[in-house]
Amino acid sequence: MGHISEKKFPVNPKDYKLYEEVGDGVSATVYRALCIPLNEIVAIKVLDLEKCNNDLDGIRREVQTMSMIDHPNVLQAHCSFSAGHSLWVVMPYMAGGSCLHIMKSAYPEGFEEPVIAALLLEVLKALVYLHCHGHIHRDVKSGNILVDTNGAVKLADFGVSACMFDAGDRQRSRNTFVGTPCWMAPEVMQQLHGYDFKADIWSFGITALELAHGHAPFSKYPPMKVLLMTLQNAPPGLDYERDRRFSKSFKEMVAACLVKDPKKRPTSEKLLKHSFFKNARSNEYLTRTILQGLSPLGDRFRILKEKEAEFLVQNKAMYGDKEQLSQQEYMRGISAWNFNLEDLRNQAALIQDFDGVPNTEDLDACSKQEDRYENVGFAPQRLSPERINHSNAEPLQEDELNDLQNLENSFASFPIRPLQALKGYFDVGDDDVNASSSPNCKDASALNPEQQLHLQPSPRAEEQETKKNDWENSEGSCLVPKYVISGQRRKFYSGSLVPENVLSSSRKVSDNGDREYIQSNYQTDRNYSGSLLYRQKRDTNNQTSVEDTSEGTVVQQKGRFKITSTELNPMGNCSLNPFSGGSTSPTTPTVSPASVLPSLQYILQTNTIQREQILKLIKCLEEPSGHHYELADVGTSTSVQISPTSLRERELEGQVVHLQQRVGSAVEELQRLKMKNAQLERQLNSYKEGENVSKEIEQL
Ligand SMILES: Nc1ncnc2c1ncn2[C@@H]1O[C@H](COP(=O)(O)OP(=O)(O)OP(=O)(O)O)[C@@H](O)[C@H]1O
Repeated sequence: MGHISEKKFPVNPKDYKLYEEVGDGVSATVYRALCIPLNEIVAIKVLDLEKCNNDLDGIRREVQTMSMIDHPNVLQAHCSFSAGHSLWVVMPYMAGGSCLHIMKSAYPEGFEEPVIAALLLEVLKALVYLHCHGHIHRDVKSGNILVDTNGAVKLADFGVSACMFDAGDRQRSRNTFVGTPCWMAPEVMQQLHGYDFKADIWSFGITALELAHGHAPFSKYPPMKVLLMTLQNAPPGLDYERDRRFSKSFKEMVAACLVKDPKKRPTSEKLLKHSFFKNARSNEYLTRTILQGLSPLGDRFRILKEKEAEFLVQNKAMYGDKEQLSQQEYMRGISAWNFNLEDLRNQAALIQDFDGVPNTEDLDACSKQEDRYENVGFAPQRLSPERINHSNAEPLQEDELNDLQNLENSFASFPIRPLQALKGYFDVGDDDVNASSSPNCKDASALNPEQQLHLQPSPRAEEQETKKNDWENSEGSCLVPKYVISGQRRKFYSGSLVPENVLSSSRKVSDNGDREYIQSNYQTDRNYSGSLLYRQKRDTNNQTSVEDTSEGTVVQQKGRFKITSTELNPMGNCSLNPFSGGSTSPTTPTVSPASVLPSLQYILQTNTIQREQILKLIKCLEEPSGHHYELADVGTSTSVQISPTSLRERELEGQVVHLQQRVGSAVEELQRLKMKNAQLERQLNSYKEGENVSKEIEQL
């Protein structure tokens, strides 16, 4: 295989002597090695092809590309060849190791600004080169910034990771969502319109934060949470208080990179002109500072591995498996957290039935983010004590499900259309996309007061975004949303007679306060009828529903399927509408009896289902707490005999009363519909008779 190096590196494993391990990744181990014929120390990355789950030719092609790249700041491959089930990539040995490893060994709190500037300048030069040549690195992070004994800085891992873990179709066919979440740009997570080299600029900004703090933002969280936080939170950045030691210029540079809208991020070339890099020090400065006194790379790596093992043992009791996994992978500087999409799909499918489950955002994350929000003008929803208790008490599984739901919701505040990104991953249908995207800013007045509160424009956030790019105003158009929905949005499952707060708790509370899931009951019992939705819509002062689309209001949504109001009314624009007060006259010339039939049958069926639903709901209300609620007459007044012994009971009592009121109004509605139904049945019969008559006439 071709390579640019003047020396001819042999392509036979026998010509190399492997020494100690100096690094490892998700599917590769890197060794210091001797190239025997050339008597030269090299690094050999041994990729386990079975773990790679990819075709050899594909990897080879990418490695070849890697070997053809020729820039002092990009780590070039000398050559590569297969050996048994592995692929060996021979590279120059970077004795200083990666910046991640240097930090872990000697600078756990991060580097000083001059060091960061020197490192980042070199990385940026590599990016300018790569981007000019049409390449996206896709994995910029401190673990891939290598330093040699002379302080030379090279960006590593180019091409190979892009090929193996991030190659469009192949990625999809592998059914995994791979990357390094902490460094991953929001648009890469979304995968809506694909992504370009601006994704590297985001990762570059994250890397800057990593070098400044010793870790990337959100690095302690499991992948799902990282995705959620990246999409939902304000972009991370340097904090005015905590990061007082850093210059304004550094802060501005980071802020410029970490803009959610890729169009507003500077190009690498433009970034190179930023004042932050003006006085960056030389390679020699790096040798004097960060490499001074470091033990050999192999020893450092071994010690790190030992620490990692120790950490895992110590924290086993404290953290869940997920947390451990992310910590472990972060410590190892691993690029790829593999998401099992089948699992995610299953979770997503479950979530379709988790209407209104309260957000259980990580409190720690919330509190940590507060300072940042202060600075950027975002106002995160504060958790009520009740929600705090929930998040502490609930099992991890629900937390994750909430995360996934939050993830869906979080797309609402994203500049581009939400949820499309998850289409490929979570099997999200267009309907989900529409449902989630539509309320964004279409009609703020149609939202409830709480939502309206969160729909206030965030002038400080806007100001921040604008300020970030003062020096970089020639970039594309602004797509930053004017409104930021920071609160929890719910999917609109219309027509359900089950009150929202029953569904939202989705659990019953036993006398001792334990929560048990009764979600499955509700899953099967839920009513997705359209007619009541129509009423709900009408009741909101005839305002245009936030769910309105040109195709009709989405009134029923489950999984991939939706039913719009247009579909609910098979008559389409027909004037027959039992609830609108429009003409229902069978003599209307546009209405043929045959076309009315399905509509009427549908209404009939819906009413039956609704009646059953109410009965089940009443049962549910009676069962959970063991209290005897006397639902003497749900249609009129209700007497509740509860002796409140605890706060919780009182709270539940309030909920029950509320539920009963809703049941009461639902029953009223049912009565009303029954009457309508009877009326329609009469009409139906007359149509049928009419039809029979016309048939008889035809036969005659
Ligand atoms: N040429 C080299 N010289 C010295 N150390 C190296 C060299 N190449 C890689 N390493 C070390 O090995 C680690 C893993 O290498 P690399 O990132 O290429 O593997 P990977 O499997 O692609 O990992 P990742 O999960 O980051 O994609 C690096 O973080 C670095 O510490």
